[in-house]
Formats: sequence, C-alpha cells, structure tokens
Amino acid sequence: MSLSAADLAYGYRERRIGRDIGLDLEAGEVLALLGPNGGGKTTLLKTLLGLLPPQGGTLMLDGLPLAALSVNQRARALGYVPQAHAGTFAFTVFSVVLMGRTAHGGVFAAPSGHDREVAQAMLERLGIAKLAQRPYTQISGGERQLVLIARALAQEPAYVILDEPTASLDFGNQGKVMSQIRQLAREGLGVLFTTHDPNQALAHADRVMLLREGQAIATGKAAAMLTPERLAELYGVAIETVRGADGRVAFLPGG
Ligand SMILES: Nc1ncnc2c1ncn2[C@@H]1O[C@H](COP(=O)(O)OP(=O)(O)OP(=O)(O)O)[C@@H](O)[C@H]1O
Repeated sequence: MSLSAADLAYGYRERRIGRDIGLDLEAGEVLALLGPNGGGKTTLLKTLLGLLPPQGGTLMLDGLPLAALSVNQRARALGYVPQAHAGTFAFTVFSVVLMGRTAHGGVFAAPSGHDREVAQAMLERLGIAKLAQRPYTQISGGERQLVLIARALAQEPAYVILDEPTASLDFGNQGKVMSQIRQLAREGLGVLFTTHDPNQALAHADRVMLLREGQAIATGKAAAMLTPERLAELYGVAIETVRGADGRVAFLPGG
C-alpha cells in the first residue's frame, strides 16, 4: 500500500515548479519533506493530493491511478492538513472537525451519531475538546492548526499529508503533534509532512526528501540523508553540528 509518484512534473498552469520527482509514501511510515522557502513543497503536496493536476509522470494510490479515483474516494484515503489560516466563517470548532466526515456521508447527508463520536474523539485526541463550541475564527493560530489536524484525522484516512504542521505551535504542542504523527504511523497510516526543522525530521521521520527548486536532491533514511554537508547544500548556509553525550546530533544553521 503506498502513495507513489514517478517522474512527476508539477506546477501551476503557466508555471512549472518541479520535475523528475520520484516518491513513495508507504503505509506505516513517516516521510518528511524539507527544503528552502519557495522550493515547491506545498505545490508538491497539493499535486499528491490531486488538488493540482500533474504536468507529467504518474501518481498512484494503492496501485490505482490517482486521477481515476472519485473526489470522495480520494478524500477518504488522503487527509490534508494545510497551513492554518484564519478562515472567514464562524463555524464552531466542532463543526470544522465534523466536516472531516463529509467524505464518509456525502455532501448533503446529515452527520450521523457515529460521525459526531469520531469528531469528538479526535478533539480529545488532540487535547482541544474544551474548544469545541468556540468559533473557529476566534481561536489562536496554534489552536487552529490543532483543529485542522483533528479534522483530517476525523476523515479516518489511510494517508495524512501535513504542511508545516508545527509552524505556529508552542514547544509543548510541537511535541504533542510530533508524537501524534509517530502514533499514526504505528497505527498503519502513511504520514508525509513538511518542515523547516531538520532536527524535527531527524527525530521523527523514517525517511526524508530534500527538495530544492522543485528537484529532489536526496531521498532516503533520515539519519543517512541529514548530514551537515547535505543541509549546507540544501539551504546554502554553513551548518554547525552539536553532539550530545549520548551521541545524538542536532544541527544549527549559520555555524
Ligand atoms: N498559485 C500560484 N501560482 C503560481 N505560482 C505559485 C502559486 N503558489 C505558489 N507559487 C510559486 O511556486 C513556487 C513554490 O511555492 P511553494 O509554496 O510550493 O513552496 P514551498 O517550498 O512550500 O515554500 P515555503 O517553505 O516558503 O512554504 C514559489 O516560487 C511560489 O512563488
């Protein structure tokens, strides 16, 4: 079971952003996508999700061409956590999470008791049940991020794709989200997330893809790929390596 891209070219109608991408996200693994600002990470995620048509190559979901699946089939398989924005409509947090169930019932079907139970369980899983009745427009950026993760999980997808899931989270919530990500993989989901923090990828991802100017400069096991040399090449700055007494390493930019 995997979400896979071969020889993928992607971008916007008038603009090619990336090419020659080969990627396999297996069930039960965590893959981190790293690279400089504007390198094409979000655009790649949107293409993998079927939100943008590929400009070349193939995209397969569990052995079937992604394009052959209905919107509902894709939505049941692929959960998406976009970068959190304020939103315009003052839906309650509970309603936003419940929207994750749409792919299970159909757009016009009223949510079932089970749908409500799943939404409630995901709020509790993310530790935000107390926000359930608050308007989504009146919570903090970090709280919104947790709500969007709960919404994606309420979908009960086989794969979860998260765009900078910890960008606006405090230190504690970053830890909470990263341990949820590991837990999802243990439960058999394939998880792909973007991050600007190589240390986070090193600690929590099984594999990484390093993406610069729309091209994968390296893909492989996190520990093998995340070297100061590769990170210097990726970001174009010197990298300092800090080594703990237990042998674990952390990277600092601009060393
Ligand atoms: N709707 C759009 N139409 C055309 N070009 C776009 C559009 N959205 C983004 N781009 C461009 O595509 C390129 C890749 O952007 P993308 O958001 O995929 O990068 P990213 O790696 O996710 O960046 P960041 O780390 O800053 O979030 C950038 O040059 C960006 O300006």
